[in-house]
Amino acid sequence: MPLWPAPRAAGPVDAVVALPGSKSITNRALLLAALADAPTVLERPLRARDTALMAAALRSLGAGVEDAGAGGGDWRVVPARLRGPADVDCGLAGTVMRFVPPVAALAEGTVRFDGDPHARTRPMGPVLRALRDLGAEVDDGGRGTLPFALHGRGRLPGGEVVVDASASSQFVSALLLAAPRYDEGVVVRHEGPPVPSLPHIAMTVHMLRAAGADVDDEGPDRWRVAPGPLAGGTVAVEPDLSNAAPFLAAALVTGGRVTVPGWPRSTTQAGDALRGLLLAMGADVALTDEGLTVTGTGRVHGVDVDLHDVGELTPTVAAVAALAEGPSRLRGIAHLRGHETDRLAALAAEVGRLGGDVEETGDGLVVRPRPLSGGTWRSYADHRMATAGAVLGLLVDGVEVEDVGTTGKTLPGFTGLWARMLGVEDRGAGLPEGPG
Ligand SMILES: O=C(O)C1=C[C@@H](OP(=O)(O)O)[C@@H](O)[C@H](O)C1
Ligand SMILES: C=C(OP(=O)(O)O)C(=O)O
Repeated sequence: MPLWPAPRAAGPVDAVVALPGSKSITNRALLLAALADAPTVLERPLRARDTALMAAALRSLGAGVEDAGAGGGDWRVVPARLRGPADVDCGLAGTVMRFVPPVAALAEGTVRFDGDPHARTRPMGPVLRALRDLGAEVDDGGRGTLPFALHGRGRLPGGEVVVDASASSQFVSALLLAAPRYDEGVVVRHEGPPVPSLPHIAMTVHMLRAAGADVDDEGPDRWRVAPGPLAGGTVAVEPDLSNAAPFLAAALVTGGRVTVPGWPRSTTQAGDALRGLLLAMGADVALTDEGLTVTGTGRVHGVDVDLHDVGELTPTVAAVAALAEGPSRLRGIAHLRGHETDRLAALAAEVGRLGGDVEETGDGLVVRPRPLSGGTWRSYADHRMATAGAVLGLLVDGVEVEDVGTTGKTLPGFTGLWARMLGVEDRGAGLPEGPG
């Protein structure tokens, strides 16, 4: 497995870092566009492994997804009658493995799903059970995980369904996104411990409404989507705010300054919580017409925070916490055990390997900063583990990140962006990008 020598910061960073589009918005927009009545143009979509997999999945079901725009970076989606047989590669993308089956249930014919080895361990059962309850024929050998197949009949009755979404908000989003096309729409009720990542469900509701769907999200743990058409048009994709995390963290831990242009004033992206988190950890934070500017103050505070709503920020927050002046407690993130890897175990193991002290708790991590030294930082095919290693490497000599190309899941060209921020040569340029 190739190693990437994470560059040390020679001093405070001072950079403007333009980031590509949001994974979560791009994959929702692609899917809604494929179910619409007319073509849609996605402006500045994320072009990365997760979104390429979503595009390929929708193409395999009959939709057109073509390059568009002046530089060819936009996407034009042309809806079509959905049909199998098809094979969908989910890679390691939660948004593909959870969001596409409810679309495949509308296709005529058999659609088979599989993914990377670790994808077969990610929780999936509640979506498959719910689809059965809504009238779909699902063949998963009783496993409740990938691989599985759906045998579609070209339509789905829909109706009311109860789901335990405590393992992933994506279970709810999945059932809502295709629901306007079900005969009766859908009512989803959650029963179980609290649903994580609620901003992502708000994003689903917001994007459904923007496409013309009638959505009721008034009740706690209850969502209703009425049957009806979805409109085409143009969707402008915001920059990926969660992927801003390691860059903004670099400003904090080096006492420097990083601006991310195009930061929306109002958004449903979970990454917007970085403003409050980095402020609590010692940064100055300013949202202006130029974008979001984070400035380090020379102090890095430990924090006691509940990251239940914004779990995908955890690897960066844990890396900053390991470099802080005092201990941190990160709570509400038991569900991270079902992410790209068991992120709680991975962070404890990898910070520990560098000499740090990260303890797993029932629902999170306790980080006690200690002097760190260089070593190999394993990524576990997790893009956010790889970028967390890069943050530590800013202040710790000799951190070598294994399989940095795994950042291509949501952020192709990561090492180039990182090197440019630091004003150093890109030593990741020749390394493979994609599944490790
Ligand atoms: O719907 C989405 O786009 C996402 C929902 C969240 O998943 P979980 O609810 O499984 O944490 C988030 O962590 C993931 O990165 C993207
Ligand atoms: C949890 C994540 O991804 P996925 O969409 O694969 O669930 C993530 O990007 O942090």
